Amino acid sequence: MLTQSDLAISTLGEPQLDSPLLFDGIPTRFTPEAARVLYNIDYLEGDDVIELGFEKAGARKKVYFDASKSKAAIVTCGGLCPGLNNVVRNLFYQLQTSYGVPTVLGIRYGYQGLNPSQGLPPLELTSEMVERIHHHGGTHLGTSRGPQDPKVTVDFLESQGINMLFCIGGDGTQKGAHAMAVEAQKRGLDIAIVGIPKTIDNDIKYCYRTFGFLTAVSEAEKIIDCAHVEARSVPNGIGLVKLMGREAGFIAAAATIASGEVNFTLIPEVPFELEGDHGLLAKLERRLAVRSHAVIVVAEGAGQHLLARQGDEYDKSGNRKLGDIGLYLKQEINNYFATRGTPASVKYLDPSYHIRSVAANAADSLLCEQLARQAANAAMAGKTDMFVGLWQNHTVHVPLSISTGQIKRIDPEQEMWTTVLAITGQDKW
Ligand SMILES: Nc1ncnc2c1ncn2[C@@H]1O[C@H](COP(=O)(O)OP(=O)(O)OP(=O)(O)O)[C@@H](O)[C@H]1O
Ligand SMILES: O=P(O)(O)OC[C@H]1O[C@](O)(CO)[C@@H](O)[C@@H]1O
Ligand SMILES: [Mg+2]
Repeated sequence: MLTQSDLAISTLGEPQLDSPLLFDGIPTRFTPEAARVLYNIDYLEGDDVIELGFEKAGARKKVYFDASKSKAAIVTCGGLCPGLNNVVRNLFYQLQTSYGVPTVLGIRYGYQGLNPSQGLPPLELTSEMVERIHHHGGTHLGTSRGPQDPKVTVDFLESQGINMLFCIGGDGTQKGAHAMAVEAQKRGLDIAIVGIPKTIDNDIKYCYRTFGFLTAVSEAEKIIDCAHVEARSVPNGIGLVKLMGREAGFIAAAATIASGEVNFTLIPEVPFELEGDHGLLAKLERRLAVRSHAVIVVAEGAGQHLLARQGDEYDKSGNRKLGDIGLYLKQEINNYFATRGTPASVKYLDPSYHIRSVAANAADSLLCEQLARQAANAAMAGKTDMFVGLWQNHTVHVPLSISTGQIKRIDPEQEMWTTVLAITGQDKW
């Protein structure tokens, strides 16, 4: 159970300088330091409202850093995600054009670029460099997986005179950011480390929606619609689509709801069986008997218990490598119908990286702008060891210590999954 003190944000010191944020003489609407966004906004009439709240993001009237003497750096880590370039661009403009920070560095290839032994010196960003990057997918700074020693990376920040570091990435990146913030605090350094959560998987705890998620869902929806067309075009056609989602099935569930054409959705949070009367194969057979076609969406982390595995393998960042549930299902479904003498045709679509390497759609571009602007505001106010997240449709400050090391997953009792069950008609597993 969270308490208000768990939600307190670390600061480097008392902000005492007047904010340079003035546009054409109109003072920005500053957000008071005491502003909060309620953790729970729904309540029963008559009940006491619990006043637990996240610190509200926004420009502060007093700032901690003298912008004109500051040096900021931006790093993008982990897998690609639509909107990475938007965040870099918006951070650059908020820091340089709005606050007047003279130097904004782009760290190359993720945390590797913070380790001088890797020979990847930072780029000094300019308006010409960033002005068009939001039209492109990927990250112009480059990304990587794999750990770097926080002692080495903090040495680098110190040696370069960087006083604000923006870490754009998923759970691993935020863990890395926390490790650096702890190291910097231990040394008493005036360095603000602020995260911006990124992942198409939408699995960051205490962040309602991460940027890139909706773009990935709309790309996934197009693929599902293609699978549906394929399935309907042949007798007993089965469109099988595998989507990303290592630990959480948000992309699969949201694309299912958006498409409305899916009959079975399989996610990591809800174990399913193949065999038996309630297994996928028997349910699929019943569906084909009635409608002669079916669409299945499987998240890559689903059904891992069904795969024969030699032992766990991990990527450079320590993420578990998954068995290919899509190919496995394709084989099992083909075998099942061949044994029964029922002609069926599985069309397997694995869009994989296609859904995350595209440019951000409008909804994500808007979110990226908000998150980047508020991250710059937070760092200028001397806040550190936190990320800017979206909560109850407001941008808020979330301490890294409460979010990292946890994964946000679909709760099968909640509306998202019950909606999937209603739309697919697949019944509970
Ligand atoms: N505990 C940690 N301490 C320091 N660095 C870490 C830690 N955990 C992860 N990192 C580093 O953070 C970077 C990004 O992590 P990772 O590759 O897991 O991607 P991610 O940020 O979780 O994004 P994705 O959503 O694509 O998985 C990597 O360089 C990784 O080594
Ligand atoms: O192949 P890569 O680049 O390591 O990334 C794959 C993973 O990255 C993500 O896109 C984001 O975490 C996952 O959905 C996927 O499992
Ligand atoms: Mg991760």
